[in-house]
Amino acid sequence: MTLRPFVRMNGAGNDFVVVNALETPFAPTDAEARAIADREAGQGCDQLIAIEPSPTADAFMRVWNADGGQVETCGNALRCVGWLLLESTGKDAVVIDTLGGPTTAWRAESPGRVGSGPGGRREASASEGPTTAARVRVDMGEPGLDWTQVPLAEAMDTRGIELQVGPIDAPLLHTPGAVSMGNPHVVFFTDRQDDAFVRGSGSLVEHHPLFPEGVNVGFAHVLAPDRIRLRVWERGAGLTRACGTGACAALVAAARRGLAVRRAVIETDGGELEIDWDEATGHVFMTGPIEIEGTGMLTI
Ligand SMILES: N[C@@H](CCC[C@H](N)C(=O)O)C(=O)O
Repeated sequence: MTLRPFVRMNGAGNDFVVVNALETPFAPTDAEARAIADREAGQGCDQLIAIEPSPTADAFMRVWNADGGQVETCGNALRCVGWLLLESTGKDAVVIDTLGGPTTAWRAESPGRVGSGPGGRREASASEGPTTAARVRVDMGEPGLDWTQVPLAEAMDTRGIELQVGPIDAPLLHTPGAVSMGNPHVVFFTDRQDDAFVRGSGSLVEHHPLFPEGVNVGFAHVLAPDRIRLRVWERGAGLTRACGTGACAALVAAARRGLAVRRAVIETDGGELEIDWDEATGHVFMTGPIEIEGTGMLTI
């Protein structure tokens, strides 16, 4: 049994246990990752994150979903890890590699730190409230728009895929958008966003055979061309308060259908994310809040 220190953080309410593995390797089994993420018996989080050394970047970010499965990336965690690396290196920009590809993070304008007096920081235990709040911008790279990139099980136009859901003898045809942001997303455009609908439909679509690697399921209500209300049923984590890659995917899917402009605010349950799909580079940029909630010790 070993003890590992961790930092508890969240990005727009999507919460993480973050372990520094830059010097000491951290390799939990799926069962151990699931136990850490368990909100009853463990520390509780949507995703478990390890910051590892990288030969090509400032660090490598490894992500486990709450179900213990390792996945490619996590947008909200990239802002959190970006903030930790920006603070620890003193750099203006840091490169974070992931299984979904490399990303770059910068400080964005900050509303100031909370709970720490003017401009200061202090150490906190895991039981204390938020100690540090900041805003971080991340270059999430180019979205994957080809069906092979999402990936889908068969060739389809990802602007509106053909997805049959429901009873085998009377399935309903839906045409959500599909996008890869390093991880797979499907985005339904709907004003139905109540918990029962999102949980019921999300859990059904997450494991649909059209998505051989599973899928994160977004429900986007376009309020205006530059404002989208979004709830996401995350693959391997269920309904979370925000999904950063989901916000990027929603903006891309909406813009491709002419429902939104290329720069929009995405309203999530846990806060607002600004998403900008840059015309010149084709890259998607995400700006949003992070919070350090405290620190603690893991027993694994
Ligand atoms: N919360 C994340 C996404 C985490 C991974 C996702 N559930 C997946 O399985 O791909 C985000 O902020 O992007």
